[in-house]
Amino acid sequence: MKGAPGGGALEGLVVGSYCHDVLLRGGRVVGETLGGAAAFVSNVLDAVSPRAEEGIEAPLVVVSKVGHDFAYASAPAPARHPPLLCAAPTTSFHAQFSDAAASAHAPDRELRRVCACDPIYPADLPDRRFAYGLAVGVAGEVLPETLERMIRLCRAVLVDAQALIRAFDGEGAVRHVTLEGTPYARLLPRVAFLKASSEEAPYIGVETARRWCCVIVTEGRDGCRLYWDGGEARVAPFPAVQVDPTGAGDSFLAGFAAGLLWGLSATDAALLGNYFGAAAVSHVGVPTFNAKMLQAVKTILEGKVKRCNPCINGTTFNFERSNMHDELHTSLQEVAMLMSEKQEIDPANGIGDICST
Ligand SMILES: Nc1ncnc2c1ncn2[C@@H]1O[C@H](COP(=O)(O)OP(=O)(O)O)[C@@H](O)[C@H]1O
Ligand SMILES: O=P([O-])([O-])O[C@@H]1[C@@H](O)[C@H](O)[C@@H](O)[C@H](O)[C@@H]1O
Repeated sequence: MKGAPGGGALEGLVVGSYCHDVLLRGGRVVGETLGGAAAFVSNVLDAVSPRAEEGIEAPLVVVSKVGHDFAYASAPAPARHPPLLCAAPTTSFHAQFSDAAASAHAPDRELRRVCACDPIYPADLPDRRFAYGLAVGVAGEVLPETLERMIRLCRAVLVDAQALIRAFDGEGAVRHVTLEGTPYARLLPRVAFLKASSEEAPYIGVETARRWCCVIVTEGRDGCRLYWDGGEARVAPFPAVQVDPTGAGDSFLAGFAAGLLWGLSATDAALLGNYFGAAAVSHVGVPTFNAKMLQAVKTILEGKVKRCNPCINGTTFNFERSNMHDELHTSLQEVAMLMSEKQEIDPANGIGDICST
C-alpha cells in the first residue's frame, strides 16, 4: 500500500451497528434518521482521515449488523461500508427530547431501545491486523469476546463507554451499570482510550480507569477533559448552533481518532474531537459536511502537524498539550465560526431544529 516514508496504511476497524433513530418531542415524532455510532464515526473518519495524497493512507472497515428492514442502505455511510444482513430487525432507538432547556451536562434526551439486531461476534471481524479499532456499540452488540478479538487484531483500541455499560429495562429504556461489574472491565488495561459522556463517567470510575488507559470525559458544550496516569487536561469547545445533540459523542470520538492519525498528541487530537462534536450538533442526524469546511480543516492540519509519525502508530502515546495547541484551536475556531454564521444565514440547507419547540 502506498504511503510516504514513515507513513504507510493505517487501516482502521469500526465495530458497532447502524440503527434507526426516531426523534420524539412531547410524544410526537419530529424526525426519523439513520443512527448508530458506526454511522457517525465512519462519516467523520471518511471525511477527515489523512489520505495517500497527504502522505498517509487511512482506510476503514466497518463491521455492523442490520435487518432486512434497514431503511438507509443507500445513505452515504452504509453505502460506503455495507452492513451484514441478519434475520432479526434493525436496532432501533426512540429518543424522547425534553422541553426543559438542557444544561451542558444534564441528559437532553431519554433513549429507549425498541428493537435489537443480532450481536457482533468475534467471527464477524476480518481475520487481519489493523492499526486501530473503535468499539462503538449502542445496544450491547459489541460482546466482551468481540472486544477482546478487536484488541488482538488492532494495535490501539478506542472504546466508547456506551458500548460497555448500557443496560435496558423491560421497556427498553437505557440504563447504566458500573463498568467494574461487567466482563469488559478486565480488558481495560489493553484499551488505549475510553471515552465517556459526563452522564456515563460516574459508572466508569474515572480514577481507577485512568490507571489503565486514557479516559476522555465529554462535557457537551463545555468541551472535554482527558485523564491519564499522571496528568489531565481540559480541552476547550467550539461554537455551535445546536439543533440535534444525537451523534455528538460518536463524532467526537471519530474526530479524536482522526487527530491521532494526523500525528497529534491526545490533548491536541481532542480539539479535533470537540470540533466534530460541535459539527454534529449543528445537524439533524448524520451530517453531510460542507466540502469547503473539510478542505479548510485539512489545510490547517497539513500546515501544523508533523505527520511522519502518527500517534496511533506507536506503542506509547503522547498525551500532553503541544506548543501549537492554542494556535490549532484558534484556526479551527475560525472555520467553525464561518460555518455557524453560514448556518444561521442559510437555514435552508436541510436543517430542522429538534432542540427547541
Ligand atoms: N452544544 C454544543 N456546542 C459545542 N460543542 C458541543 C455541543 N454539544 C456537544 N458538543 C461537542 O461534542 C462532544 C460530545 O458531546 P456530549 O454531549 O458530551 O456527548 P454525548 O453525545 O455522548 O452525550 C463534546 O465534548 C463537545 O466537544
Ligand atoms: O448521541 P451519541 O451519544 O453520540 O450516540 C447516539 C447513541 O447514543 C444512540 O443510541 C443512537 O441511537 C444514536 O444514533 C447515536 O449513535
